[in-house]
Amino acid sequence: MDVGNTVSADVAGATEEGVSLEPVGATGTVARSEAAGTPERTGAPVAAAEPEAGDVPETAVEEGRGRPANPVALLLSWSGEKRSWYVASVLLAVIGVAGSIVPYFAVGQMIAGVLAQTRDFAFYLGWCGIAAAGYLIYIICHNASTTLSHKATFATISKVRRRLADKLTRVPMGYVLDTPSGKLKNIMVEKVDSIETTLAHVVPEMTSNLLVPIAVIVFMFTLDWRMALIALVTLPIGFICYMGMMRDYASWYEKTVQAGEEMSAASVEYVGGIEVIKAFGQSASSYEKFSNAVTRYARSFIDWMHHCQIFQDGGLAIWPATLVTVLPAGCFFVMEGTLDPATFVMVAVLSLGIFPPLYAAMSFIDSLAQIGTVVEQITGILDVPEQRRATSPAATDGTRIELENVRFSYGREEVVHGIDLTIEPNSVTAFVGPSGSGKSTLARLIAGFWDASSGAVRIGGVSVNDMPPSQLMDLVSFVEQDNYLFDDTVMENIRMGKPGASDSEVIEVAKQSGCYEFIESLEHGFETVVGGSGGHLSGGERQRIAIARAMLKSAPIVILDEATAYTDPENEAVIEAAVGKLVAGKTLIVIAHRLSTITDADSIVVVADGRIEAQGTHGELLATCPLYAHMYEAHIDAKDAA
Ligand SMILES: Nc1ncnc2c1ncn2[C@@H]1O[C@H](COP(=O)(O)OP(=O)(O)OP(=O)(O)O)[C@@H](O)[C@H]1O
Repeated sequence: MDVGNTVSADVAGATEEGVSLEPVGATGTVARSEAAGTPERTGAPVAAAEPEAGDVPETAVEEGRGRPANPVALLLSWSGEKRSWYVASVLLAVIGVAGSIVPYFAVGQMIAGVLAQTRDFAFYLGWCGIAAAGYLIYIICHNASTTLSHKATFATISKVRRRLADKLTRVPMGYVLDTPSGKLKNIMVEKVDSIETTLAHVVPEMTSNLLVPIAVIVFMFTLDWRMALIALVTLPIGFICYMGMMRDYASWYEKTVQAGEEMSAASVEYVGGIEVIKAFGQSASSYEKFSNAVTRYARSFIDWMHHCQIFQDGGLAIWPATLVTVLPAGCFFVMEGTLDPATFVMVAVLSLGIFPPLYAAMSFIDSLAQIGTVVEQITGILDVPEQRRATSPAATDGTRIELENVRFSYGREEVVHGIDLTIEPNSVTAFVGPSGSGKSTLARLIAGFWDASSGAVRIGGVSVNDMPPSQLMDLVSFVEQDNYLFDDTVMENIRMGKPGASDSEVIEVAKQSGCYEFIESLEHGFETVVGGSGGHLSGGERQRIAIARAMLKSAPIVILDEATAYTDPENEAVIEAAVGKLVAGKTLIVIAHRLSTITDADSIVVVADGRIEAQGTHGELLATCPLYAHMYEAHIDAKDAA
């Protein structure tokens, strides 16, 4: 048992935001809590994605829900048609094992020949040839077996990744947005990768490493049952040591994983807050929370290893010491005349072959524990309830938006309490209200990022659940304060709004959205790669590219999470002009933070504590809604003071 392997595999996954301290693994707790955070499904059937050719049906995943009882079996069920490769790989491994026993047998025969004073050189040469042939069979079969299982494993992990990526398109978009991208990436890339070596080796090698000693033991029994039994004396003693090592395994494991999680969390915090830490002149060692977490993690490891040490040393010393019993007993039987020297030598040689493969097989237990945690995380994502969506487009009647008694909860807490609302086509509607009142949640429900827990959200008379995602996406553009830009060229980032749009179309919307000048001033113009999340651009520039993208998409409904970030007046004016062009002739829903910008809206919806407090024009609300009047006053005062 290699404590180090097991624990490092599991604690590393606690790392959030992609700051990975260890190469693989994660605790299932994280995955479970993520899944728990998603809203309840409302029970209607889910539009299943087209299965990939050769994929196993979804039921295979169903079987694996929760903590998989047998993660390897679950992974193999995901391997689809490649399962036959694994079967072939095991068969080759078994043939290889048979070949690997041959040299032992040949050596035994040759020693017997020496003892019998056989002077025929061809006899020894023949057995040498047989030993070499056995070894050759072993090498060829072993290589073919691992090659096949590696190929099957690469195909399997590619299927797992595609299954995960596919799943993300079917879960509520809010789930993806709310889950730290580092965490999802960590599971899809590093953790899935970490399965590869183990899965590729465990299937053929664990099988063969368990079969070798069994075959050797059976063969020894055919030679002399007494000697076979004597050769096995160290086995149970070794097992007792192993059991001692496994005593309290769960609590040691849990303790160490927890310490690892704490260290990972402290590391993430340390990296995230590095600016503040530097500003206050602290270093890694002086940042107490981090250094304590690191020390606790190391301590938990060392304590566990101390606990295991004596048992591990005992097991390692006793288990392979088969000759301690075989030699004296064999000598005794030979002197007694009940055992011929050749059999004695053969059993002695064979007994040396029992332990190494068994030990190798045991070492896979660590790797299996690691696979278990990774598979649990994968199923944690695959378990996330999917959105109910139709598969074929529905016929809509215009673009009127209707919310009927809409309720919504994040997890257990209801944050939208039975909202009724109608938004007319080509109107401008503003959602206003205190922070946390539910404005963004309402907007996201309309955009279909989340599904309402109950009630209905309809566009053009059709529930968003009865439209395929592509139809809903064609109807709604969601422009947020910080829209994601891909690590691609400006041209491609804008084109994402309408795949297939020509370069000139892209350039035209860039002009309309006020991006053209700054894009042209970039080093490679429209071919400039904007960097991960658009990091090479300013907030205002990213916002304008996002507006250009939405303009190109030209959806009839635009939801705008009004930016408060771009405060410099020049940028603000450009963006406001761009937004004006974006929404011309469209339905605009704006989540308004600066009330002075929405006084001309056709309808202002005041949201408070997940309910609609009031609705009307600016003038009406000033007169009838104290909350609105108060918010407006406060905004104007703050503006004047600025
Ligand atoms: N992903 C989430 N998980 C759990 N709770 C959430 C989540 N997003 C929002 N909430 C909670 O739901 C409530 C409504 O949040 P929402 O973001 O819709 O409010 P808001 O009016 O848009 O706020 P703000 O003006 O500050 O953006 C708040 O209590 C918030 O804490």
